[in-house]
Amino acid sequence: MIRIFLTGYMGAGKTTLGKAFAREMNVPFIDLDWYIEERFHKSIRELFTERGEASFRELERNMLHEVGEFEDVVVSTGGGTPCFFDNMEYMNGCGQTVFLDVHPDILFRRLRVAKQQRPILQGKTDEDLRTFIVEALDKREPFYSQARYRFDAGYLESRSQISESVQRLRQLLGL
Ligand SMILES: Nc1ncnc2c1ncn2[C@@H]1O[C@H](COP(=O)(O)OP(=O)(O)O)[C@@H](O)[C@H]1O
Ligand SMILES: O=C(O)C1=C[C@@H](OP(=O)(O)O)[C@@H](O)[C@H](O)C1
Ligand SMILES: [Mg+2]
Repeated sequence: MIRIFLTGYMGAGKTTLGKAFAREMNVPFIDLDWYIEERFHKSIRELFTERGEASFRELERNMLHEVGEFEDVVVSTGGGTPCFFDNMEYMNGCGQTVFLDVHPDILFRRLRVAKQQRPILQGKTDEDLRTFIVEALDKREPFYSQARYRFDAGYLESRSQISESVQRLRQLLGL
């Protein structure tokens, strides 16, 4: 039985790598954000605005517990998932956890062009964004570092880099 949770900051590649990895392993892929959006018929952005972050984190935990019961699954969590409640402990208890570790410069480059969908990054200038990423990583590192495995996900910019990363992740997990 394969149950893998990919964790890491926004833009680390959880969705991109998770999807490709699940395809390679021939198991279903679940992106926790997409799962929540489907369940509530709302975008993550709308849920944040309408309910506020605290309430979003509660439903995120509930949905994590739901997908954590699935057998044979690759789950891409949201960037904040490991940092609330006992979510990290929960994931470590029921599956393999991987921290996608990516240098802040690379995260900045990726998120600059992909910040619209991410409520936490709304309205930030480039300078604000850079500082915000560095500070957030600092705060979140104690949670991310509880993952069983650490994986360098700095190479996801092309199809060939993605498939090379998939193979590297496979090796890391011994699969
Ligand atoms: N099809 C793709 N081709 C090349 N690069 C991509 C592709 N998809 C995503 N990326 C890169 O990977 C980054 C990580 O995105 P994403 O997987 O959404 O991260 P996360 O789910 O961790 O927030 C993107 O911002 C982009 O730079
Ligand atoms: O880092 C965070 O707190 C968040 C990350 C997002 O997921 P991605 O990491 O997939 O962008 C999404 O869950 C929400 O916008 C909050
Ligand atoms: Mg994602």
